[in-house]
Amino acid sequence: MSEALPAPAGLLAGITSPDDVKRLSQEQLTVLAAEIRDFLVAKVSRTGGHLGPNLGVVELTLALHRVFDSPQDRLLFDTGHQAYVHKMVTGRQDGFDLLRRQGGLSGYPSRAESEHDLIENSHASTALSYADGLSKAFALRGEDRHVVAVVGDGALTGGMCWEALNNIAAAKNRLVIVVNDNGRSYAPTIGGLADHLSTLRLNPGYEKVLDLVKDALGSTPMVGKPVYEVLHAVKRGIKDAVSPQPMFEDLGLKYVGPVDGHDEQAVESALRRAKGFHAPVIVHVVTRKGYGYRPAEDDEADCLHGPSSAFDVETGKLLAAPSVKWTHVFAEELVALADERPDVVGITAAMAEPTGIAALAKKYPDRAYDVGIAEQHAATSAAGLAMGGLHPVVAVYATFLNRAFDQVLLDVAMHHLPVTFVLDRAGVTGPDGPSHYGIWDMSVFGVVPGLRIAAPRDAATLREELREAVGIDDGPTVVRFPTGSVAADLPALRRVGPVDVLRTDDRHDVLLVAVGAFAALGMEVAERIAEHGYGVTVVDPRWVRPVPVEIAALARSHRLVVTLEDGVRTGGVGDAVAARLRDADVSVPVRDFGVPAGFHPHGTRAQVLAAVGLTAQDVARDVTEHVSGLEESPAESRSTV
Ligand SMILES: Cc1ncc(C[n+]2csc(CCOP(=O)(O)OP(=O)(O)O)c2C)c(N)n1
Ligand SMILES: CC(=O)[C@@H](O)[C@H](O)COP(=O)(O)O
Ligand SMILES: [Mg+2]
Repeated sequence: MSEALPAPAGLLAGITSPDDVKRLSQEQLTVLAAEIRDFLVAKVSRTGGHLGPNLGVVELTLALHRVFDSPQDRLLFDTGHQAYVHKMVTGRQDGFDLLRRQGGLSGYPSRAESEHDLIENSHASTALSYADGLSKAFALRGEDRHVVAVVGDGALTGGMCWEALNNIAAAKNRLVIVVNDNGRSYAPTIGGLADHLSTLRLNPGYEKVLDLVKDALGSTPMVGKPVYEVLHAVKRGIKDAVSPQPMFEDLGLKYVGPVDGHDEQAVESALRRAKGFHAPVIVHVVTRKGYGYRPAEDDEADCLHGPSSAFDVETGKLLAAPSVKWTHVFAEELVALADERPDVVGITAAMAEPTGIAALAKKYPDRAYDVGIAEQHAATSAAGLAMGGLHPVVAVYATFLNRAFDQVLLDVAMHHLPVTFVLDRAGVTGPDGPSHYGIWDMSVFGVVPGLRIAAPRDAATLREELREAVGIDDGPTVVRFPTGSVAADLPALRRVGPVDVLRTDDRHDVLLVAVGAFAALGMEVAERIAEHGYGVTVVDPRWVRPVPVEIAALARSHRLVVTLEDGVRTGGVGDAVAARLRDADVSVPVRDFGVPAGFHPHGTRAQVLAAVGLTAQDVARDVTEHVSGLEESPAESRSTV
């Protein structure tokens, strides 16, 4: 671990609580904002993290903590990736040297870290629903506490937000909704709502005039400044008047804005006005993602939304050598498939670059759809595309498909529709913590009738299984692979049905069923067990749900079956293998290794897997102890594989 950076200097060092922020003058706030940006760049450039979003909410966060009294008043952050400044002003500056690292600061709000934090889930579009419930609770309990929800323009494209707004408007409770409108999710935010928000953003022409006035007055000693302050207030008022907000007001929501989100005084003024409304009110704050750090502002892809590791401060470029990622292999094969199959189309939920759909969009812009942060809609829209004769490939992070279970089950599978869900970041991811781990898919979607799940072990099998999936037209398929660099090719010795045999041993003691990228782990476990004199056959089912019948046949000739999966044990592939053996009257014991169902703290992927016992050493030790305790079965009963 590199040595910690020196403690923050200047004003920032003196900020240990929101009260310290409340005491500052406007001039000091301007200085503090600059120090906070320097701090964010310095720290996140060493750890990785959500730099762009947090650079964009510096003034907003300072204003929030000056106007409201956290934790008496509750500040909620949608997705929560933009809560670093909130953490800095609530006594956690020291934790940033270990941001997103095992035992260190979470990259999202954390109740274990602070009483100022509430929502720990990193899934978007939830904050308004929490806020609806919380404001109702305060009202019912007669508690004089404000609820403030900060929601991004991207998160607003998620359906839950509109379900919440519908209820918030009906409940008419006091509630401040801050729309942090930077015009982006990763890429520019899509859709009718985004277009509407963009019409509300500060009119450059109007703003230009005011900037001219500001400059002119600024150079006029004495009288200039007070006059500008008046103009500033007028500007705020005029904007409110000249841009009435039918959409929000028709919903029964007051609207204040748009406000220049980097003008702390303007934001503070708007928040104080909103605080005074005894009804739901939207404060539309216009910010820039990456504001104040040129490499982020100039990054067209996503304004340095979330550098995954350390980067060069001068350029914003990752320091780690580029490697071939699972995503790259998927993107390349998807485009190749689209070349061959005009019915193949792609869907992303506001993550075209991170999931690889951008590659398809670049070559076939009319065959790639960005639906916004709307995974449920993505699944059912895909069902519609399939009903229309196409084969949609829906590419999302595994964890984000959880929320579309009903759509996959009843809108897609019940209609036996040819939709392929490509789940990137499947398994334990690491730095983003438990709400990002893609560990539920093989259990949750494994129960969907007619749905088939493939788990490739390397680039070659990813290409092969993606093609097989897109070739299946009588029901949905899932292809799931982990985060990071693609695993080294692991060739098969032979194939038994869909099952690849990766390692054989004449002693037939253990059949090790390794799922997807865990094949490499399986091979290492096998070598360790073999050192204790037991023979291990390693197989990769490739298609893991339903479990191929060949697994039962292979198991019959062994004394123990071991399963290894980068997913939860509960209802996982291990359970399904045991059921498959029962159905085939194969009475060989099964020991299943997977992620215990739980919310495992963040760290690197390797650290989190080690923490739950998924290392070659731990698994080999357990299996060796177990197989040594089994009765010897007559060798002749074990056929060759
Ligand atoms: C359900 C869900 N889908 C996708 C993501 C991945 N994701 C994290 S942040 C983000 C963009 C959020 O945009 P916005 O709400 O505008 O916040 P900003 O980063 O612009 O501040 C996305 C798509 C997520 N966290 N949750
Ligand atoms: C906040 C969020 O959901 C994403 O930004 C996520 O952090 C990206 O993860 P990767 O770094 O694995 O793309
Ligand atoms: Mg945004």
